Amino acid sequence: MLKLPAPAKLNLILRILGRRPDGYHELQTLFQLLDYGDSLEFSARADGIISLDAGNLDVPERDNLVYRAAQLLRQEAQFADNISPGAHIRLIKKLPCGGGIGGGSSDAATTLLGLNYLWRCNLPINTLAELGRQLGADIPVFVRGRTAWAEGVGDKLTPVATEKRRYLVVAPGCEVSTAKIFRDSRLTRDSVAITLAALREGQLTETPISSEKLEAFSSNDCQALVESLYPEVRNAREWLQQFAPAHLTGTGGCIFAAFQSEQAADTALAELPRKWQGFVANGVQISPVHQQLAKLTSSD
Ligand SMILES: C[C@@](CO)(OP(=O)(O)O)[C@H](O)COP(=O)(O)OP(=O)(O)OC[C@H]1O[C@@H](n2ccc(N)nc2=O)[C@H](O)[C@@H]1O
Ligand SMILES: Nc1ncnc2c1ncn2[C@@H]1O[C@H](COP(=O)(O)OP(=O)(O)O)[C@@H](O)[C@H]1O
Repeated sequence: MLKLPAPAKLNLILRILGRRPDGYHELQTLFQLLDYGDSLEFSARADGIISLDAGNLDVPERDNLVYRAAQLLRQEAQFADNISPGAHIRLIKKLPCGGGIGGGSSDAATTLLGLNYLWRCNLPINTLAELGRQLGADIPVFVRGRTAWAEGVGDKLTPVATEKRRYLVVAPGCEVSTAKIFRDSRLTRDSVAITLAALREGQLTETPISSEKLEAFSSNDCQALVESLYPEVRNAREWLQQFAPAHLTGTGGCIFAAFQSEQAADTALAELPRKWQGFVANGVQISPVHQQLAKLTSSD
């Protein structure tokens, strides 16, 4: 059995620049990967069937991004004669759904990476990222597994280093539909593009973007709309704001704040009102799933 993590992400910055003729939005975002998330267990099935145990997750099997990713990989990959491309997959869900922390997308990416390994497909990362893109705009960043600056519809990725910080993420219990936010006529879609060079302040590309710079540029064009639709998201932001500047991630509904020390984040989490869920996590440059697969591959 192969057990792999499916980490969450935060959008430290989310700027919407415009809408394309196909309805998708041009955006700029900084995807920060975290060391906290769901996990998946993959066991080979000799009968060639793909089965999924998603616990209490209230999503029909055929709509689950894990199942869809597995089916897509099986359809697109080539297999050696001794490989039967079947698997039983167990999804252990920790991340709230519709939180803007990319749970479903990360589950799908881990499925592509995990089954590519289990079934010995040997598809390159570029191909897996392209398969992921067919399932959702957020999936390629998890397949590539690097904290990254993203443009286009979120798929043109440039890996970036960010200063090490600990994040407190609050889930105020609102499942927000990404499609619904992007359909809303009140959404701000006219942000001016910024450059990665401005974020980097002329520093070398390996130099982590400083906390000050991240904070100075952190804004989310969905925040005002999401807070007006979901007052509990505003309440959560105002609560978190007493400790550190707090922002919406993605199209919501989770709110996050960055802390310089583990202890400061843990202290704030201890005071979280019981009606909300929350977790603390470290920002990482490389996805935990890639770290784990690298270990497995080197010991093969
Ligand atoms: C905007 C982000 C920022 O991270 O929001 P979150 O989903 O994380 O909250 C993501 O890129 C979302 O990615 P993902 O959730 O994979 O989106 P998809 O499944 O591809 O699309 C869901 C819906 O969002 C809209 N959509 C998505 C991405 C984009 N750049 N423009 C859009 O207009 C489309 O209307 C689409 O029908
Ligand atoms: N494995 C999965 N985990 C969570 N949600 C999933 C999954 N597969 C499909 N979905 C669907 O995708 C929607 C958004 O998922 P999620 O990734 O949690 O949100 P977000 O895109 O806001 O980060 C869910 O509401 C659910 O209907």
